[in-house]
Amino acid sequence: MESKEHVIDLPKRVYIGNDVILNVREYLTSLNLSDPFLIVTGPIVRKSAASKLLESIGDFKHEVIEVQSADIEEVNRVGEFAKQFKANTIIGIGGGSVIDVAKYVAFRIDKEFISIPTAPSHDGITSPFASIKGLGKPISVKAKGPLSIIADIQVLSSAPRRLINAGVGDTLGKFIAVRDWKLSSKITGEYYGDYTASLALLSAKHALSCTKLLNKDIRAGVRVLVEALISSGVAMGMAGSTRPASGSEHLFAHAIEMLYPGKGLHGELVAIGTILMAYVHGINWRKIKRAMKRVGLPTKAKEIGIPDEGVIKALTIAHSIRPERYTILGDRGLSWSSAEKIAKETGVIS
Ligand SMILES: NC(=O)C1=CN([C@@H]2O[C@H](COP(=O)(O)OP(=O)(O)OC[C@H]3O[C@@H](n4cnc5c(N)ncnc54)[C@H](OP(=O)(O)O)[C@@H]3O)[C@@H](O)[C@H]2O)C=CC1
Ligand SMILES: O=C(CO)COP(=O)(O)O
Ligand SMILES: [Zn+2]
Repeated sequence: MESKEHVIDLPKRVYIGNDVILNVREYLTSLNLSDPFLIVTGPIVRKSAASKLLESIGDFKHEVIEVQSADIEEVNRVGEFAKQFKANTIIGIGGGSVIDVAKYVAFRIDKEFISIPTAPSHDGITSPFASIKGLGKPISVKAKGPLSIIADIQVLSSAPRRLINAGVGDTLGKFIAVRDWKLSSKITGEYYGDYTASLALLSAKHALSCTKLLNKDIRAGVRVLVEALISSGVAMGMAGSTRPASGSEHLFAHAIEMLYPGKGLHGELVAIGTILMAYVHGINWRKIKRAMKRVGLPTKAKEIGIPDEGVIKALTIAHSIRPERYTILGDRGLSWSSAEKIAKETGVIS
């Protein structure tokens, strides 16, 4: 029988360390990339990290474009600009939204993509997927994986603590995602990649240990966190889907994003989803909650402006967001009363 081709997208080179952003010109040259470069960034990052990048790029032909959010209108605008400018390479420098727009534009116009994260807030740093609003569903779609990642620890550790914590939250979610995947393989017969799942699980373990380190030594903690985020992205690249990194905890986060757009960072919502789904899976949710409190991640929905009823509603609709991906929520999802019980017992609502 002919086996279907499986393509694994992995970055060619990862540059990680203090002040690596100052060497970008040298890295681009060694990757055999030629100008023009289109630098995609956001309004805050443009004034800080992106200006360091521009110093390094020097006289390479380039243009800078700012994006406000990760939606399809922004993708179209940046894509048009990239075509007119005849960009050879797209460089995304910023948080998750900017990186997603840059990698999705690179995918659509088939150009190389370089990922320069300025906040360790999400595992889209490495993944060949992008979350773009306006494509119908709040879940990620196929995009261009980065040829290279340039992770400047000095830049990443000076990101606001809330963004750093969000990265811990996104990564803790893998404790659930891999369990949902394994469960699905037993119930639906879906392929389960042991190695890929182990890699995602390892990221979650590192995120857990990093909750102690971050309070003692921010740079050392961020370094561990960034490595965990990168490996989780590698797991997605190997699986060819976000399966190892996104299960029922992400479905809860997506449901909240749909009901309350703009409330809470992605990683904060995933972290709360992780407490709830750890309870449903029967694993030690208290340990996860303690770790979240240690770094200052919100553990109650009210802390990020979500009413108690909103949490219950999100729990009851989460299963319907991606029905093709089986999770502990099953095909029917949670009833209102069981959702309320779970949210109350875990202290997510009062
Ligand atoms: N593709 C994938 O596989 C994944 C994608 N995601 C997606 O990523 C997004 C979440 O990313 P997240 O980073 O949490 O949030 P956003 O990118 O939406 O926002 C981050 C904010 O922090 C600012 N910022 C970034 N770096 C710094 C810094 N060093 N100092 C000060 N401010 C900074 C940004 O500034 P500015 O205004 O300049 O942009 C922006 O305002 C979601 O859309 C989520 O769906 C999440 C996980 C995986
Ligand atoms: O956020 C992600 C992984 O952390 C991507 O997940 P989704 O595929 O559910 O959007
Ligand atoms: Zn995520």
